Amino acid sequence: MKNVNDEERIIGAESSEEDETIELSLRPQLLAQYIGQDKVKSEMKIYIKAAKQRDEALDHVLLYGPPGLGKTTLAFVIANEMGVHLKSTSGPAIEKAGDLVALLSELNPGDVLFIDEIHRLAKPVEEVLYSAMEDFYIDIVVGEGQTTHAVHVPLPPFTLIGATTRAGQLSAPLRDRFGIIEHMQYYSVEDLEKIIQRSSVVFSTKIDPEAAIELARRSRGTPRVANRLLKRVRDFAEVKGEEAISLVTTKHSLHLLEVDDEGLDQTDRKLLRMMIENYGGGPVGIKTIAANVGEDTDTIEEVYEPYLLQKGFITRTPRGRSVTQKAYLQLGYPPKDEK
Ligand SMILES: Nc1ncnc2c1ncn2[C@@H]1O[C@H](COP(=O)(O)OP(=O)(O)OP(=O)(O)O)[C@@H](O)[C@H]1O
Ligand SMILES: [Mg+2]
Repeated sequence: MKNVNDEERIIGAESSEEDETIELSLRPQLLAQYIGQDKVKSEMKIYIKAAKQRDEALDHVLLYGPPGLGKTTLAFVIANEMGVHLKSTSGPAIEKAGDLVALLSELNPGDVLFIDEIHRLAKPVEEVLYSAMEDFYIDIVVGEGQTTHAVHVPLPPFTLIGATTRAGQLSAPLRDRFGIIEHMQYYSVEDLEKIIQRSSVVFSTKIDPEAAIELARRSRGTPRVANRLLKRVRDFAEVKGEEAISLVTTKHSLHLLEVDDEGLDQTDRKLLRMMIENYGGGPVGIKTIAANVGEDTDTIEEVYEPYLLQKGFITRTPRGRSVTQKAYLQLGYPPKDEK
């Protein structure tokens, strides 16, 4: 994503290239190995079973929720469980309707087309997708000038899995064509602890259970953050010559990384401080917040705000965002004057 500070931002939920190399081994392959998201999992299990029994393509699936919660991972798991191939692309990568036609014509019956960031599809591409999703055909216009004519191209039945951090930005006609819509939730500490234990096996490192819990608590409910913090903490433990990552080392390294006991990082704190010091705790409009912390509004809305809202550090009001008492105390300010 378009976050310039991403490299330095240890808890940034966006993926980087370094991540991608071990992604494959970190990613669970089957629903049974996919930790947490119990509601999503149990629903998907039924839909997958039913589709397989009918020997049909699975209905189109829309996965939405903040970055790093495992949408891409789940898309691959779904394809695996269906026993079909998955073709992966992203909204901005499909520039023309023709690109979409090329992608769709490569699919075998029942295959999955995964479109990440589906809210960023170009309008003409999106319009072609409607008939493809609904009735498995596309009408394309070929030729130039006098020889222009429409061609009706039938498609194999396929499953579109769309992922987005912004369900609200999808147009209604597109959203309505998804039979299955799943909202990914932040993970519990218990689930993140399991993910951390699993990842430490992938990394061939040992981690003390208390250290795993501490990491889980500070991972913003996000597996990608958990894995990233685990890697950094492992570096500290290895340099110290620890056989297993200890709680002391975990706390020490997270302190150096400036991740606090609620999983807030420098940018979160900067944002809250700015709202407290410059705007008396709010309400402050999203654009003002973004300008003050040097991020774009999308990043604030997709990455920072959902976690701060969920943890009760800010609230949303019609006039903007307000900082809560909890945030004042977390940042060491005297209690807020309740007006
Ligand atoms: N349920 C899970 N169990 C174990 N590991 C998980 C789980 N969900 C996600 N992960 C791990 O978390 C990381 C991020 O997952 P993934 O890339 O699927 O997130 P995403 O929701 O697609 O994020 P984005 O919105 O940024 O594309 C991966 O390393 C993946 O292995
Ligand atoms: Mg993804």
